[in-house]
Amino acid sequence: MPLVIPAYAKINLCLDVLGRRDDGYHEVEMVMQSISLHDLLELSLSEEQENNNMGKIILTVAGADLPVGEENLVFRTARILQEYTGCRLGCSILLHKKIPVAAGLAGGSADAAAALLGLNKLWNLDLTVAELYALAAKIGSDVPFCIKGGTVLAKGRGEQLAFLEAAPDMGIILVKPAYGISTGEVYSKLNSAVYPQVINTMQKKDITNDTNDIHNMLCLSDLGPPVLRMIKAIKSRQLPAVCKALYNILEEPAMKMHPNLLDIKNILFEQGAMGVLMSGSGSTIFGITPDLEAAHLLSKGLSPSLGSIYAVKLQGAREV
Ligand SMILES: C[C@@](CO)(OP(=O)(O)O)[C@H](O)COP(=O)(O)OP(=O)(O)OC[C@H]1O[C@@H](n2ccc(N)nc2=O)[C@H](O)[C@@H]1O
Ligand SMILES: Nc1ncnc2c1ncn2[C@@H]1O[C@H](COP(=O)(O)OP(=O)(O)O)[C@@H](O)[C@H]1O
Repeated sequence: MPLVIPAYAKINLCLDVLGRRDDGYHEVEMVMQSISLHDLLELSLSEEQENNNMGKIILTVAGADLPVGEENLVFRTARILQEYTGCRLGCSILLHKKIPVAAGLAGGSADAAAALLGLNKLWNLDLTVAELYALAAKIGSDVPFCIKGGTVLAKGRGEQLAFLEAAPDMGIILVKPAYGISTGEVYSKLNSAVYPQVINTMQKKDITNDTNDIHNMLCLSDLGPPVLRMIKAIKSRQLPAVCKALYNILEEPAMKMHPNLLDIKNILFEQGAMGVLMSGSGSTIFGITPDLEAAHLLSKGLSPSLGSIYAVKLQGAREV
């Protein structure tokens, strides 16, 4: 029997950029939220070997046209785990893709996190949660969040996490236009005049994801107004307050690249969404409804010409 691990997509309820960093990334403050839309990874042991006696990594993808070698984050994760642990076992992974690609929903990152969790079990690696987080951060900025998911404050380049209380229940409607957007391109189009100072990452305290640091980050740090507003709104458990606090600084550059994103936003508002925002670097626009049923209802009023449409609910954090 293969080991089956779900890989949940995310939306960003709030995404603020504080500055440019000297390592090519941007310093961010985000409130991230897992949603029920997910890929599935089916993992089994493989006896096959490479020429160098390393176990072969065999990846098959169903549901999307994605590479199955080093360019796929799942393959790369398996290779990184072999290198880090010296494990010589191989694996066969079947990735069922449901999360649209280059959509701002962290599909690749979710798959990488699921591969980390799955291979840790399949290969009996006994890696600690701290080791999993450190490896996740090497693979991509959003991968650490995808390990547990839930409702999370993320800082740094996205890898420093503080777990928040669950967001109030809501339905989510996702509209993913036919085109995807490159994350790097949207960040590069942010107006650099707004961020004249480059942040020296060597001087930054290296915050790990252990509970004490997470506590410190929430209590002590001076969070910017957009994430503070969202955290307060979540605490109030009032959905209208959450909708009012939705914020994504990447919307403007993404909408300059693709003006029809604004049309989608307006259509979702017209159809009765309580709040609407672009997720991450796009291209998905999400709308908030009181519950899943209302999201399904709203989806019926949307033209399929807008793109792929999904009605989903929130997903809580998983036990790791
Ligand atoms: C925008 C966000 C919001 O959650 O998500 P997506 O829209 O991609 O899902 C993230 O910041 C994306 O995280 P992720 O997709 O893991 O990015 P990475 O692979 O680490 O980086 C891709 C590229 O994006 C840019 N990048 C990424 C993160 C960051 N904090 N600053 C950046 O400038 C860099 O140019 C980097 O080369
Ligand atoms: N397992 C994977 N699933 C999706 N995309 C992947 C995967 N592995 C590598 N990629 C590449 O990662 C890029 C970003 O994809 P994705 O993670 O879906 O988007 P986003 O960063 O917008 O959330 C795509 O160009 C895609 O080719």
